[in-house]
Amino acid sequence: MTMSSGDIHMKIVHGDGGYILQDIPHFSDYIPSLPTYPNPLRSNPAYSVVKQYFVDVDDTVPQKVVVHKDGPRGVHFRRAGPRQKVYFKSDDVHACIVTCGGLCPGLNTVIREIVCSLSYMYGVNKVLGIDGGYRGFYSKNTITLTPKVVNDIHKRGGTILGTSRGGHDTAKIVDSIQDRGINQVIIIGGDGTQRGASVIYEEIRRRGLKVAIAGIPKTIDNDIPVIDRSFGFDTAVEEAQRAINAAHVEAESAENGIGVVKLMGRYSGFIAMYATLASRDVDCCLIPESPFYLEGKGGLLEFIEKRLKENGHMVLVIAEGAGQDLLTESTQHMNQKDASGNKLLQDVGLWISHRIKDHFGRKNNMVINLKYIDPTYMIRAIPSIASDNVYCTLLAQSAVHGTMAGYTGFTVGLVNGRQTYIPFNRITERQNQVVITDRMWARLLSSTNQPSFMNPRDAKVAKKTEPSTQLLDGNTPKYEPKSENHTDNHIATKS
Ligand SMILES: Nc1ncnc2c1ncn2[C@@H]1O[C@H](COP(=O)(O)OP(=O)(O)O)[C@@H](O)[C@H]1O
Ligand SMILES: O=P(O)(O)OC[C@H]1O[C@](O)(COP(=O)(O)O)[C@@H](O)[C@@H]1O
Ligand SMILES: [Mg+2]
Repeated sequence: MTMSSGDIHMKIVHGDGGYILQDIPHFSDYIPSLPTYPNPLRSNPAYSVVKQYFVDVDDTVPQKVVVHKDGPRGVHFRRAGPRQKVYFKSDDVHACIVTCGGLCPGLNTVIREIVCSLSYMYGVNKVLGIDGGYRGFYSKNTITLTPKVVNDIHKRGGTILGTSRGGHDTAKIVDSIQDRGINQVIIIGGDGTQRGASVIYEEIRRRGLKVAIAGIPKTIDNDIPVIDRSFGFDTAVEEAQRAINAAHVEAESAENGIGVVKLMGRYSGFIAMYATLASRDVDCCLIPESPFYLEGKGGLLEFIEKRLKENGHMVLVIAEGAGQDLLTESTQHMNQKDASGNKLLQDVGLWISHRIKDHFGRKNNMVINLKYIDPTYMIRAIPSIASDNVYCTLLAQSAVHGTMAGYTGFTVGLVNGRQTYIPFNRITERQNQVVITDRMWARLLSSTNQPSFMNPRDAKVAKKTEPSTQLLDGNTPKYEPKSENHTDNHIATKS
């Protein structure tokens, strides 16, 4: 193995057969001669009987599990889990938890399990909650968190800590961490939050502090790359079914009934795609990644008319970020941003409903009945379903094992079904999006039987610009052992 390159965010290790480890930072990278201690889990009756409970220092997880027989072993991440030695005495740990950005089902479960893991596994009793997102570090009192306080919070939606957008002031946040004597910071949030966590880590390191910074990715839109899926996503898809069912019932019960459902997804249409695939009642699904047009031959309005004539009703699911190019053409309020700097989107569901009504209003021979449902905040605010609860538990435990082991500057994440530690820069460098030239979108098109709304020229452009599925027949580059070049062809939609 050779350590060939790296910076303060990611240490790259090359091994045989084209093996690459994208490793995370550790205290020992910038603080010499730190003492270590035996992991208290050794004497924990629940875990001490588990064979090989501690993760081997050389265990790593491949980013891609499907590889060509002649292909390189590719990128790997450090496997998450408890280590033999820890870098903190239990009594010395002073941890804090913060939640930032929009709500997502499962936030309270993650908070609960961080507190319980620190307490029950590592004997840590000092855990603080930061009130109301990043700005809470310097503008609000903290909340004391104990297993008793968090006991039943997983049954509630939202976050007991509160959350916010904006307010990220790195110097003030790090001053507050330093002043309070906090030495483990677990930050739960989406792409913006993880960018914020990354700069906090940089500043902590610049000041030479023994403070571990760990992120837990939260994104209901599933727009964070590398990880299999984000917590709360399955809950959102499940809850979206209720809105789609309602739209279907309404549409079926009226003459020329049209049910329109807007689902979350600013830049990524995963919720809309999976909710559509799961429901089977949807006639057409529109997502930000797939352009569409309304008027004329092959357009959306023609398709709606066709479906109404065939079936007497139809259901349209639209992700909030779909068709924004069409909206901005017809409205003034462009370029407004929220406190975090995210572009504010206009209500595409309302817009498309008006456009459909206008279109059929001009046709004397076709009266339609359109009902528009926007379940966004109802979906976001519910508690997580059982599978997400288990997932949240594992993420929380992985984060705690990592910080106790002296790792820092990392995000935990599920990669190919395994818990891993991922360098911040890998998850903030780009967005996870539906690849419309991949199989999953093709499955959706064949299930709804909707047109792709793409002319062949657009399709060609999409094929060129989207990351392609690596293992299409005859498409895999041969592994050349000497080359250190690595291109990340991450497949957003795994087939
Ligand atoms: N590039 C950035 N650098 C530092 N902080 C950021 C950055 N982008 C967003 N943040 C902060 O992260 C928090 C959450 O960001 P936001 O985009 O609202 O939600 P999410 O994390 O869910 O994407 C906010 O407090 C915001 O100020
Ligand atoms: O109304 P808010 O709170 O700004 O949130 C709306 C946005 O939040 C989301 O649910 C998630 O966004 P984040 O991941 O950035 O928090 C988006 O789908 C939606 O556009
Ligand atoms: Mg975001």
